[in-house]
Amino acid sequence: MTPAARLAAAIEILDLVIAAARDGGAAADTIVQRYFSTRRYAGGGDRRGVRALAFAAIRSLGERPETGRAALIGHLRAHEPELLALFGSGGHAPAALEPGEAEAAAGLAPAWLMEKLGRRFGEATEGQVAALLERAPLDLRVNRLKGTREEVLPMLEGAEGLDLHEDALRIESGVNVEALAPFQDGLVEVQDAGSQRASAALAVQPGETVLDLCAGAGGKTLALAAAMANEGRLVASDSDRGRLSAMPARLARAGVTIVEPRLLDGGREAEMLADLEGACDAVMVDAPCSGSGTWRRNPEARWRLTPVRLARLIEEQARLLALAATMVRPGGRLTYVVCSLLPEEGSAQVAALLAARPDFKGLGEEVLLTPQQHGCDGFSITSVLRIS
Ligand SMILES: C[S@@+](CC[C@H](N)C(=O)[O-])C[C@H]1O[C@@H](n2cnc3c(N)ncnc32)[C@H](O)[C@@H]1O
Repeated sequence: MTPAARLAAAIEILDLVIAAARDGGAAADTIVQRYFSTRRYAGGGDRRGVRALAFAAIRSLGERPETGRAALIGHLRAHEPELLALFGSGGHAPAALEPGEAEAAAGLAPAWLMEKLGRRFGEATEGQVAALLERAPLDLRVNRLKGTREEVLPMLEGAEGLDLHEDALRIESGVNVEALAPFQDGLVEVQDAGSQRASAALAVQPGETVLDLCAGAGGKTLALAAAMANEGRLVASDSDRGRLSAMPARLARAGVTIVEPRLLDGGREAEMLADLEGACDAVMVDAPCSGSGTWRRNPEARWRLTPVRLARLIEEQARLLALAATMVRPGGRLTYVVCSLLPEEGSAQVAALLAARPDFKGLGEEVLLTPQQHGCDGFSITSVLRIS
């Protein structure tokens, strides 16, 4: 592909990303993969170049643009103006620029989200959001059931241990982890260091009865099982069949045998978890959220969120948190986690629980992790204790 043809391809991809963000469609990464799966003429360099261009545009524009063309023009104007000369250069180039043509404005995030984040971060907001839009590093968790970080570090070139958690290490991004022997042998899993820290907040012990209510494909479940030394009972539930079905292969690779995956019907969760009511030593609620802490990986997610979508998520989080509290035994713990930095999705939810359930008390303050301060995804982590 010529450089001009790459611009045209980036515009087509941006159009698809904008439509998907508006209509609740696929993630940008998936869109890029699908786009190239039907364009075999594009070589590896073309694919990487177009992807980088499209993602750079997504990162540099705060509000969801009207069109892919306006998005790319706005991005290039701010960051690579010399490429604008390729518009209208013939062949597969984008059409020539029109006088006064629409172009998207550079920015960090939609104004309504900047306002909410401003309530959390005050004068530090711009720096915090800018860090949320950088490229994410590649973190691994050492599976303590099979080895220690000291044993694994020499097996991975350039890997370094991280302070956030004793099992966390970082390797060069872009490495195909699944091809590495330590991954195939179940010695390491891909997991952001912040997510590892969130799993550790529940402080599970071997032999306990634990519920991971929103377990997804088992990222935190695996970390919990390792911390339990694969002893006890760990029920991993989720309402998404697709996500849950990815878990057994991961459990097998990690040598984890204590996990009971359980598919829940939305709305019938309490009934389907009745056997655990008041019986769990520890409950993890890794609630569905806006994902505002993971914009490094999915920068288009900030174009996807609307006040109505956020309100629905907040309602569902409150419902799941209240349900989870009914599963905790007197003396047991609950950790509520969201990969979001919006206050209403985090500590405000736990404050509401504590107001409604005087038999619970807070276990310390909310722990807030941010890319700027901790070098990991953004997380809000709050733990509570059932006192009676
Ligand atoms: C943040 S993700 C969980 C990620 C996972 N814990 C991990 O560490 O990889 C939130 C999960 O909540 C699940 N979820 C949404 N509604 C639910 C419900 N009513 N009951 C249980 N899980 C639900 C979603 O399917 C999603 O997998």
